[in-house]
Amino acid sequence: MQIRFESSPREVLQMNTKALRENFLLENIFQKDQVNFVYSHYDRFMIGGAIPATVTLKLETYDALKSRYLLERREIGIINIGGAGQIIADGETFDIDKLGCLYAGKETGEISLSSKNSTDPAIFYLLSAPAHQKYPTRLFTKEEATPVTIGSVETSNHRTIYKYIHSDGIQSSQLVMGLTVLQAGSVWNTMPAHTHDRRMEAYCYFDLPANQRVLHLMGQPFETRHLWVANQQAVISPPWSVHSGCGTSNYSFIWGMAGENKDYTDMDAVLITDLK
Ligand SMILES: O=C[C@H](O)[C@@H](O)CC(=O)C(=O)O
Ligand SMILES: [Zn+2]
Repeated sequence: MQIRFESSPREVLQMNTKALRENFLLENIFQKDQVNFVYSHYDRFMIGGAIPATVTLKLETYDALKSRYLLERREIGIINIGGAGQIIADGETFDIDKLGCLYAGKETGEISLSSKNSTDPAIFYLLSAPAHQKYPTRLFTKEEATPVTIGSVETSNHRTIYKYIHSDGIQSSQLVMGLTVLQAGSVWNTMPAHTHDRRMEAYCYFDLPANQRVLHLMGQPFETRHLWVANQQAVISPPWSVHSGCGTSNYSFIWGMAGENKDYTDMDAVLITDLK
């Protein structure tokens, strides 16, 4: 498992493109028949991917965690961005279609991931945070995630937000997770932008054509930087950073957070005219 340390705003000021990408972009978490995690020191968040194409994949612990099993002291949220899949959590079987989300709480022992069809495998995006309390394992379809449509065609940010794990949805210790789908013709996410110094965040872009890219904005609002991001790549957003993007086409992305609270609306808005 790759470990990513934290960077301060002062360090980020000095970074060139390569350093920004090495610290904040996750280019290769989705690999056929593998589970891959990156461990971020921001809120000890683990960001991973798993594609069980021809084999069933089990979630295992890592030496860096010094735990007997992955969720001994952690919780996990799993969203499927691929074909029909199945998750077995401590003997309970969950069918999980595209954009379905399974939450598994602290002390869930065995989790295995598989696909219904190896030619159209499930693609599981995984987010895990430390947990100090057990919450029940729960599945949400995207319809259960109370979709809310915001933005407009005029400002190229017309999009639907699905909230799965948060204070008014699936209960968790600290994990917050959901996804946003941009309507055709809309390209801007999270504009107007915001920060929430109380929570770090990770974005995973998907349903972006292979020959298109998202220009992801990061940094303090008055000192922004950018990352060019391809389909099925993820970005780590420090708590002090904006996280917003503009695509060369429309796309979707999964957002996930950990930190002080699970209140999705706890955001410090940034005026568009204040961005530098
Ligand atoms: O803290 C919340 C996250 O940044 C996202 O939910 C924002 C988002 O999906 C959007 O505006 O499109
Ligand atoms: Zn945010």
